[in-house]
Amino acid sequence: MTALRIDGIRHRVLSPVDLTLIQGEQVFLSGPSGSGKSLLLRAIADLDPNEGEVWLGDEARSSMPAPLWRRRVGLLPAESFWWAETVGEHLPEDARGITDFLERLGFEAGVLGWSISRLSTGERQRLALVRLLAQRPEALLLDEATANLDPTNRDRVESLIARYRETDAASVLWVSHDPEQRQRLGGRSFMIRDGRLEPES
Ligand SMILES: Nc1ncnc2c1ncn2[C@@H]1O[C@H](COP(=O)(O)OP(=O)(O)OP(=O)(O)O)[C@@H](O)[C@H]1O
Repeated sequence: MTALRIDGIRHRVLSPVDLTLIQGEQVFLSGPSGSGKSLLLRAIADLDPNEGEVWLGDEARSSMPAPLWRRRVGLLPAESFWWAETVGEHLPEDARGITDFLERLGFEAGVLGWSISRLSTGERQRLALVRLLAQRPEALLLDEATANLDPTNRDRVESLIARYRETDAASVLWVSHDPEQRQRLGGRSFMIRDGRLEPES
């Protein structure tokens, strides 16, 4: 049972944040620009020094090496980072489900040979999601995952995440500025205001 429990996370502009997502639950996070949404995701993923604890089921973040934690609690940043020449070099060769993820996001297998430099912003965003899911994280932290996408590709991403929640029972924390998206997908919503997490009705 891998619920994601955020226990008193404090980081720069954030007052201690407590939030529990049950297994397979999705929760939405909004708030004004600069309110600390991305910082909170980075803190949960343990990418910056921060105070507090995060739990995956009964395993504490502090009990495991950071790279393992980051594989199990996967962050999709608003801007993805690519270091090698081609798409395929960023994906594990034998990972389960990659072809399916690519197809569901509108790509053909030939995309693996594409040079990173030719990718559009939206293609990068979708391929970054494939790369993340290839690691089969148990929880997902999505920072504006559909911000640069047209409606067709936005729907593809939303459907893929819905399916991943079902198949892998992953908890998902979405940062989204789009109230329609929150309404469309359903789930609890919170806002960060003055560094505090407040429930949204
Ligand atoms: N490394 C850093 N050093 C100092 N301040 C930082 C650092 N990173 C972020 N901040 C500040 O923390 C605040 C919150 O940043 P964050 O990126 O979390 O905002 P956000 O809510 O995600 O905003 P947006 O909706 O514009 O993406 C901002 O004022 C930002 O300038």
